Order: sequence, then structure tokens, then C-alpha cells
Amino acid sequence: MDQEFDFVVVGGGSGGCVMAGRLTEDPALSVCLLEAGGSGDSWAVKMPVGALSMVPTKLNNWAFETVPQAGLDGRRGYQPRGRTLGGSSAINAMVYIRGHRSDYDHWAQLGNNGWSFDDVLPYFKKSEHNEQFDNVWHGQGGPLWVSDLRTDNPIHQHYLEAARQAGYPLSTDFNAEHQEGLGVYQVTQKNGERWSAARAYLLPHLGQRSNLSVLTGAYTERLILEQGRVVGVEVRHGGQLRTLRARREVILSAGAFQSPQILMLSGIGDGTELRKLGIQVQHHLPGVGKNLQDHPDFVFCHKSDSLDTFGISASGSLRMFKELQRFRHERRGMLTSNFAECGGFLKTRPELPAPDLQLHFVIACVENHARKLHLGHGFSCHVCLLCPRSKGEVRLRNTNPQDAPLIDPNFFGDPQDLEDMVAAFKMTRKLLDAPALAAYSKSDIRTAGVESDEQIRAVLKTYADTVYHPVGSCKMGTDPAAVVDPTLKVHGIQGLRVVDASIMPTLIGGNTNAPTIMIAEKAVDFIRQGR
Ligand SMILES: Cc1cc2nc3c(=O)[nH]c(=O)nc-3n(C[C@H](O)[C@H](O)[C@H](O)COP(=O)(O)OP(=O)(O)OC[C@H]3O[C@@H](n4cnc5c(N)ncnc54)[C@H](O)[C@@H]3O)c2cc1C
Repeated sequence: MDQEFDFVVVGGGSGGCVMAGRLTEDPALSVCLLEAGGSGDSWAVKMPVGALSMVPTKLNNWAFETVPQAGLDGRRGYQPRGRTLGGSSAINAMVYIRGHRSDYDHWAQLGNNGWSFDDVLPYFKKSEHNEQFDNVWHGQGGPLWVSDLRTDNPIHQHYLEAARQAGYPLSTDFNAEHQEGLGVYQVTQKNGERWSAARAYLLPHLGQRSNLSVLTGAYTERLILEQGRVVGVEVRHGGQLRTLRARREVILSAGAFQSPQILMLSGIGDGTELRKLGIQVQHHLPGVGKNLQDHPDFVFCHKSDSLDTFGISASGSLRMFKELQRFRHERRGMLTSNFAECGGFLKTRPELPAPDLQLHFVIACVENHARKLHLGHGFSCHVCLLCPRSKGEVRLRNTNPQDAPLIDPNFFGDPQDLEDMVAAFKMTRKLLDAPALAAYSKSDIRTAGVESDEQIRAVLKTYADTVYHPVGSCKMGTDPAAVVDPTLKVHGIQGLRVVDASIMPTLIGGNTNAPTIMIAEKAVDFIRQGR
């Protein structure tokens, strides 16, 4: 049976939860949100260390892999993506970062009017409830809780001391006037629990708003088009293919891999490529799936004797038992860890206008996205390149909607990215070699004896992969390669917007959850203003 709503939102991730939550503030609008995964409120999601049960597995996770990457010695990369209400914000590392002012000013310079930093700052603030900062840079009273970490981990002080010893600047707020510096991250948590986009924007209203319908386990296969207008979707739910109709709009928020996949399966994409697969072309839009960008990342891994780091050991288990009690009674301690507790932004050359590398200092020895476990304890430090030149793409594998798309981030496709990573590697090593952190290290698993540029390039190609920020595959713009216009409407199609990380025209210099939420907050205003 057909059902009709004003809006149908496809995908209940960071973008989709904001859309459904905000649009249903108006009781006159009916919204149905379709999410392929589950309800997003299990303890694996709520307890911050639960990420360890999800990121390396298929629990709440699509766990995609990439096509072989020539720049990574032919290896396939791993691409975890959230598959539950909250989407990737339900499995991510909770680091609250907005990016650099210049990222958004660049979007505006590309012709995206209304997207300069000054234009987007109010939307970051609108979404935010910052427990710590109340000033011109931060918001109070928004749905997205942003908090200081509650781990009380003494390793923070050692990290900051190492930064001083290495001669790097320190920062107490990466989201204020200056991004550059090293410090302790703020996290999207409330009272020591993960605050996913679903917990912030959607779950509090379930059963409370009669105009909000949410279907979980609902896999959208195609958009339904009539005379150049999207009028609904075909969704597989409870073993049946159903049709849901949208009186006003379908909002595609299936993320950087699956939004372009759904468009292409519906005949919207590069005409030549679609015809090769036997798909009837509804609208030739050559940019769909192109312009995929992601932060290439390398992880230094050290073993350590410190029980302030996570690990597998008898004394570590005893500590975890105590930490569990602490979490139950106080919502503090190690179980509130986002793992990537410290980090920051540095420039490989002082004359750069903005930092070009980001660190995530992790209080566990994380190899291969935590898919390879070690006995004993340890720590890691990610370093990623913030402005990679390489661009990749998302293509259809075949016409079966249930099959994952082909994902090609094209890491190190531009050789300059590898050279920039060599510089980033050296700066990170300097931090880890500083006495305050060197004292924590028992052994260096990956990079002991790696000294020459040639050796560094080799180790980068052997181990580099994503730090989980794919964007850009349905890019916003006004040029022929753009998929959506600056109000996020799909070019040449009526009744359809894309609202998720895929619309970013260029990758921002930082983590991508808060920016995606900001994008959706802006999209809601476009709809309210009739734009
Ligand atoms: C492991 C990991 C760590 C990260 N760490 C951080 C961090 O610390 N800080 C940060 O800011 N960012 C982080 N990110 C990135 C950030 O979480 C994402 O950029 C952001 O959540 C993307 O939002 P989105 O709305 O574009 O997509 P998503 O949040 O991924 O949402 C897409 C949703 O659509 C659903 N969906 C897909 N296809 C269909 C379909 N056909 N039918 C129905 N539903 C469908 C999915 O199940 C999913 O729920 C991390 C990401 C990962 C994976």
C-alpha cells in the first residue's frame, strides 16, 4: 500500500536525523525517515567505548571496502560507515571539530553563495550545546551536546608536555578563532554517553510527534520519478518492496557512498556509464559519484606498560572492572573514552594559511582499524593530510541495489599527497619522540628504524588508509560537474535534495560530523524559507 508524507528522508545518519527532527518541529509537516539499519540506542552506541565493538565489525556498520588502491601498493582500504539511526555519528570517534574558516570561504569563492564561514557559523552554533564554552564561537541550548572528556586520563598532561617539548603550539579550543595547535579534544557526549545525531535530534521525539514516522530496517532501493520530478521512493521493508510518496520532497541523506549509489540506480548520473549497465537514463548528471575526497591517514603504533592505555592483560581486566563501576555510578573514567582523546592541527610549512595535518592521539594500540588485536597495552597516533589533492569516485558495481557500490578514494593518486605525508610523518614522529611521550613507549611496532624519505614513503604505502571522512560525491556548485545547487536541490530534477557529507564541494580541514549537521541545519532553513 502506498503511503504519502510531505517529506521522505532516506538515511537516518548525521544529515537525515537533523532533517527529520527539525522539519517535524512544524506540526503541519509530515515526515517519514527511512533507515536501513536498526534503532541506534543500544549500549554499544551509548557507552563511548562501545565503538570498539562496532568500528572493526559489522555491528551497526556497513564495513565497506575500497577497490584496490594503486597508491597503497594495491591494497584494499576499509571504510566503516554507520548502519543504524545516527548513522556514522553512532559509531564514530565523537571528536567535535568544525574545520577551518578558510574551508567555507573557499566553498563560497567556488560560487556557493551563503556558505562562507560567517554564513555557516550561526548554524554550527544553532546545533550546539557546549557544556564548557559560552562565547561568540559556541552555541548553548542546541540539540548536539559537546563536552569535555570525562576520562580524567593523566596521559593528557604527558601529551601536552610532549607538544611543548617538540615546540608545537597548544590549543584549548580548536573551534575558536585559531585552529592551529595541539590539545585535548571536545566530544559529542552528554553526561559521559555518546550523543549521536539520532540521540540529539530524533529519538527524543519518537512517539511524541504524530507527524514523525521512522522506519528502521527499511532499505531504499530507488527514487520514483514522474516527468522530471521525484515523487517518492521504493523501499524494501519487512521483506516487501513498498512505495512511499513524498508530496513535497525526497531528501537523500544516505551518506557519501550511498547517496550517489541511489541516484545512479534511479537513472540520475553519467548517461554513458548508466547505459553501459542497462539503466534507463532519467537525467544526465555527470558529476554523480565523482569528486570523492577523503583524508589519507597513517597510524604510529606503540606498545606501552601503562594501564592508562587500553589493552589486553590481567591487570588491565581488573582495571576495566573498576572502570565499569565508575561508569555506572559517575559516568566518568575510561569507559567514556572516545579513544582519540588528544590531537590537533599543525602546519608542515609556517607560511601555509591553514593547518594541513591533523593528529588523533589514541589511548590504544590500534592497528588495521582495530581489526588486528595485540596482547598488552599501547597507544597510537594518527596523522592525516587535511587538503589532499587526490580525488576518487563512487561507481555502481551492478544494478542490484543490495550490492555495495565500488568505492575508489584514489589515495595518493596525486604523488604530491605522498610527499606531503612524508612531511606530516616527520612532524608526528617529533612529537612521539619528545621525552614526555617517549617515556610511555615500550616498543615502536611500525616505524622503528624507518628514517630515510624512501623508507617513510614505503611504510606510508604499506599502512595508510582512511581516517573516515569521505565527502564530495554529490558536490554542491554551479559548474557542470556539480550535483546539487547551493540550496542542495539536485540540478535538473524537481522535488529532490541531497543533505549529507556528499555535498561538500571540497574536503574540510577536520572531522566531518559537525559540518554535516551544520549542512542539514542550513537545508532546513532553505526549506522553511521556500528556497
Ligand atoms: C569510524 C568513524 C569515525 C569517525 N570519527 C569522527 C569523529 O570523531 N568526528 C567527526 O566529526 N566525524 C567522524 N567521523 C565522520 C562522521 O561521522 C561522518 O562524516 C558523518 O556522520 C556523515 O554523515 P552523513 O549524514 O553524511 O552519513 P551517515 O551518518 O553515514 O548516514 C547515512 C545513513 O544512511 C543509511 N543508509 C544508507 N543507504 C541507505 C539506503 N539505501 N536505505 C536506507 N538507509 C540507508 C545508513 O545506514 C546511515 O544511517 C567518523 C566516521 C567513522 C565511520
